[in-house]
Amino acid sequence: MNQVLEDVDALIALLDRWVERGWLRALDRALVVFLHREVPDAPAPLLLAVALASHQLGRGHVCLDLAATLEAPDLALSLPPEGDDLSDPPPLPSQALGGLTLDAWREALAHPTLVADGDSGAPGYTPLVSSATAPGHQHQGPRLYLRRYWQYEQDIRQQIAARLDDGSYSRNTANLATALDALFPATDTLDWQKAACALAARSPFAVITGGPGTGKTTTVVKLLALLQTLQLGREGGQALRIRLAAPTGKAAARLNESIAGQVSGLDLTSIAPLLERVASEDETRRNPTKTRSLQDVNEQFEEGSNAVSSSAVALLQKAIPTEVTTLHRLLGSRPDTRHFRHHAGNPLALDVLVIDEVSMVDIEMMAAVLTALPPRARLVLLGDKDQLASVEAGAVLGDLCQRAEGGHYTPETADWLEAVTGTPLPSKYLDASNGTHGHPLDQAIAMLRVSHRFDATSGIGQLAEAVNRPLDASHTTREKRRAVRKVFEHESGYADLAHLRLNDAEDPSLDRLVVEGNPAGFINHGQGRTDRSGEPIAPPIGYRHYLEVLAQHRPDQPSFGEAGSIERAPFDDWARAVLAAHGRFQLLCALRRGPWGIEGLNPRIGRALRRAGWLQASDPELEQGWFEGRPVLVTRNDYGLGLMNGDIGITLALPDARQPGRKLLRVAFPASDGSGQIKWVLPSRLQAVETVFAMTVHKSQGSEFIHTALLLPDAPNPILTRELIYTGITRARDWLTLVETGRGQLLDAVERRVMRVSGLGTI
Ligand SMILES: Nc1ncnc2c1ncn2[C@@H]1O[C@H](COP(=O)(O)OP(=O)(O)OP(=O)(O)O)[C@@H](O)[C@H]1O
Repeated sequence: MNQVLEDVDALIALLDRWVERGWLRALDRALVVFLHREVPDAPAPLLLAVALASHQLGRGHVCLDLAATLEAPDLALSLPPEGDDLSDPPPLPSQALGGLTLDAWREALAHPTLVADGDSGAPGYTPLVSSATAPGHQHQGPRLYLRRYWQYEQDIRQQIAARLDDGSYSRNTANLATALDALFPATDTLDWQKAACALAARSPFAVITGGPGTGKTTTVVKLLALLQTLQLGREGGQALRIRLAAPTGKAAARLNESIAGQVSGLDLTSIAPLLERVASEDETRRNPTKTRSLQDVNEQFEEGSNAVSSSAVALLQKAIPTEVTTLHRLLGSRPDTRHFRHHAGNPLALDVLVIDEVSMVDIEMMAAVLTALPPRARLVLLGDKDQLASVEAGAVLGDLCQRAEGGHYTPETADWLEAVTGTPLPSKYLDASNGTHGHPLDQAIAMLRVSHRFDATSGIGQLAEAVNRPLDASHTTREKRRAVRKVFEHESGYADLAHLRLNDAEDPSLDRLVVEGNPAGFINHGQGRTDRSGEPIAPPIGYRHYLEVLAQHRPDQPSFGEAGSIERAPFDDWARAVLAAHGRFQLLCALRRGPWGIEGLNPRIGRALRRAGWLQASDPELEQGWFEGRPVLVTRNDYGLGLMNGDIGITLALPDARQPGRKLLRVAFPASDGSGQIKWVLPSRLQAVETVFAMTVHKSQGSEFIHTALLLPDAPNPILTRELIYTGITRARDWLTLVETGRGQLLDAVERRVMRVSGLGTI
């Protein structure tokens, strides 16, 4: 066996060299040194596993998969993608682990002081837990966890399993069917939105997944109307306490807007009479001698007391909330601690919790939410399972939805769905025998499969679909590449899609794109398009647009209030207009470093805008200073200022009330409560912000831009994956410009998948 596996000092010396090269975090090494000091007899193979398990957390994995690590040891460290060209490189993990078998490694992990057996409940307080089972999960091999993360996984698994087991939620099928018919138009084939609504009404835990514009929000609004109807119709039925939440301020604001639109547009007139009908049926059940047939009730409504109906509509409308909060606010985060005000001992006061954009929720947050949820509360998760997973460890939505594509409904679920929706489930989504194939979790998951935003004429939709299509026997890598290429070679071209190829890093067409928006890259310069309802779609634009609004809408005469302060309203209006204009275009990129990362692109775009006359800022200011027009992205929650990770603000110059003629820079943020208010913040108070002319795709999750430009770097990089490309493409609402440099990385990237290791499998 090699020395590193026999001698802890030699191992720590190797970890030092890995840390020096940036292959391992100092934190991972420190944990090993600490455990070695506390438990001197811990063998080197165990401590090496600890270093690697800790390192995986920084890379999004919840645990270390031992067998996978022995198979491809060098993937366990953050090795530079194009090799380490410095001299005297340290031994690679493949050398450090050389000669170690899986059995020998597991034997070394059987150290009761440090590692508990998770499969027998992880007794004791060991810092580490091992586990070898994960029912139904693709990673079933032995895994090593830091205890905290094993506990998160257990909490999530137990809370979901308890809800899936809860038989008390079985509903009156007749009322459910009537309510569904009132909310959804009749169809001959299964309407997945109706099925999703039904499945989510049946189970106290439900997941509704689907790509952009597949109707997740539409479905959940109808679900809330349905749940409230059934609840309010009961005797003494108090409205359900419903809360809506999203992982970031930006995602919360977006859901806020779309849910408010959906609620006001929802026709409740056909479901509202059900309020009374449910009440009447309940009464009939309690008091059979006072029978009133359903027909009587129907007749009463047909005769139509409009007054009853309209008050029922108003009651229902009021009972569907539109305010969306962030998960941190919902749980009551406290400064300087990872603990929340709400937990199992102080649960949230709610009956239904809906969380949107769940792909961004990491395992720690999901465990916190589930433990703070009262046992009887419903949880509905919404999100796109194919998007990038959370920045922090875990891929909860992806894990839960591993089998969503295939449905895997049991015959019992299929019969029930047919009874309540009136249409049969296509047989390919049905698992033949009850219990053996369709897991309880599968029965609580619905995948929406039709985009109502992008149709066959949309290049954005076609590209997203081609990129996202899973590889299998009938769809090989070659076919996938061909399908992606075909979108760009479509004979008449797609009106909403442009492809910009840069010759080199200096190519001025990138500057033209960010300033003007590349209208020349689109058919007919983007003129003359209309949306599905015939409304004109404005041509694509670049950053010039918001800077133009900034210059043209600046309040010309600052009016000073009585107390010597500036009257805010005109400035708030101005900030709102600039922020709205800014949200119309965004350049996204994959990397942080290098000329094609945000660090290179941000000053470059600043200079391009200055050359075009839209910014006045010196080079040092563009690199790291403040200037009017600077758009900034908040990168860490700041509860003192009420700003959330992902919030975007624009720097504006305000007149100084005390010294007329002098200007003060302030950053305008939209208030995160969706009230439309503007929050003005002193630049010096912003501790964690970065310029956001270019934004990483990771940070763009939960946002949507009317024109999105997605720039891919010129060299291969493991960060370029199918999930990243899909997430970037689907940020575009009306226009997408795909920017490639060099020989182009798109086709290679769509073959690569993010694999996250966890034990959270089928429940
Ligand atoms: N069944 C339907 N028929 C026609 N239009 C629909 C249907 N369902 C949804 N839409 C429309 O499609 C658009 C997208 O719907 P919705 O916002 O509910 O989708 P989503 O999945 O929540 O989207 P996002 O990607 O923004 O999360 C909306 O304009 C909505 O009105």
